[in-house]
Amino acid sequence: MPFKNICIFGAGALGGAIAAKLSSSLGADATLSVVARGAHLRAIQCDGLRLLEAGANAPLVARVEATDDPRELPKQDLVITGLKGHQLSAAADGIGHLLKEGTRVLMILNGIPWWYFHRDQQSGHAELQFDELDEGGKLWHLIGPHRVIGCVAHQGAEVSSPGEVKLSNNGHFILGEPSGEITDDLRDVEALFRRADIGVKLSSRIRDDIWSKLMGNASFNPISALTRSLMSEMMADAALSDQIGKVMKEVKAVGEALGANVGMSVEQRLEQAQQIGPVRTSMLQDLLAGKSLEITPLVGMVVVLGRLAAVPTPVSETMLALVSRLDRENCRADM
Ligand SMILES: NC(=O)C1=CN([C@@H]2O[C@H](COP(=O)(O)OP(=O)(O)OC[C@H]3O[C@@H](n4cnc5c(N)ncnc54)[C@H](OP(=O)(O)O)[C@@H]3O)[C@@H](O)[C@H]2O)C=CC1
Ligand SMILES: CC(C)(CO)C(=O)C(=O)O
Repeated sequence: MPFKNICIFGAGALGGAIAAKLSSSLGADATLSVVARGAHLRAIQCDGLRLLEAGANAPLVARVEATDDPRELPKQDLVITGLKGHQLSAAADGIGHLLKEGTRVLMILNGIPWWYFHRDQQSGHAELQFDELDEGGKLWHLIGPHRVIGCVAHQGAEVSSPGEVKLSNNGHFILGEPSGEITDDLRDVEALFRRADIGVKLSSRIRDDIWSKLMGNASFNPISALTRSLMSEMMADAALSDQIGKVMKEVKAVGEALGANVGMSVEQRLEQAQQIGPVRTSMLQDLLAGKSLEITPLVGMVVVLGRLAAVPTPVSETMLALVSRLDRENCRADM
């Protein structure tokens, strides 16, 4: 059944971009709402959600129903989360309020998601859960991995000012069921995105896409935060891109040891990164905004899963120690 009531929970950079685009394409029989907070929420409520697409001069302005209290909203057919991985557990109760039988939850996430091993037939670890990603199993129990549609974002975006999101490229989102099936729900989301001019691809092996993307995020994101560098600055620095390549090699080895087919070589992934240009990674954006960093799904889990698969990850361990320290200092500076 096509989705009629849609809520974007965490309408930040990517969630905000999707909300703005969907709002201009949904029919009169559909509803769209967003859950946001703070100054960003107030700006959306007063002036609308503004989206500046790559290369556009004028923003698309979307008037959307916005709240910080999901209990004010009705049950939804589709919830799209745009939260960072480390913000999900705290939002689990709120997301839970929006769910009814059959609600699907599309989770835009970098790194290893909490549901990774649900219906996984590649690794020999089906249904394994990690407290590091899902404290006390809250997400598993309140949302349930059976509702999840996996999503890998090849789209750069930033909240440029309260109420405003800026896209850095014309990217796309890869969507896949944990089971690998190409279901009617997946096709319905694909149609929804296409109508809204959002780039989309379907995958029957979403874990492969997760690992290919993670080769970049486990390396670019912590190094960009540690050195306060743009993507283009890191790629132009031979010593940094050498370290990036070493992390990529570890990530690929861990993914493959867990049964993923990480099609891309380190050289190809580095080449892809060259094309991204003068972009601040999402981790650097958070560092500069004094927010806590999304470390566990992107860096910590490479180390954890490396141990599970008996693959050494010494460079990722160093990244983890350094960026965790940076995060603690950054949060302390905010107090
Ligand atoms: N930005 C990018 O270019 C890319 C991001 N990604 C990945 O996509 C995911 C989303 O990232 P991104 O779009 O950058 O995230 P953002 O940080 O821009 O957006 C998250 C939003 O959710 C809000 N939020 C957090 N918790 C709650 C809550 N309980 N109630 C209401 N609002 C809440 C945050 O508010 P607050 O700011 O107050 O915390 C923020 O506005 C991440 O996993 C990221 O790694 C992937 C590819 C590129
Ligand atoms: C590195 C980048 C920009 C690639 O899209 C990204 O995924 C992020 O900022 O988290």
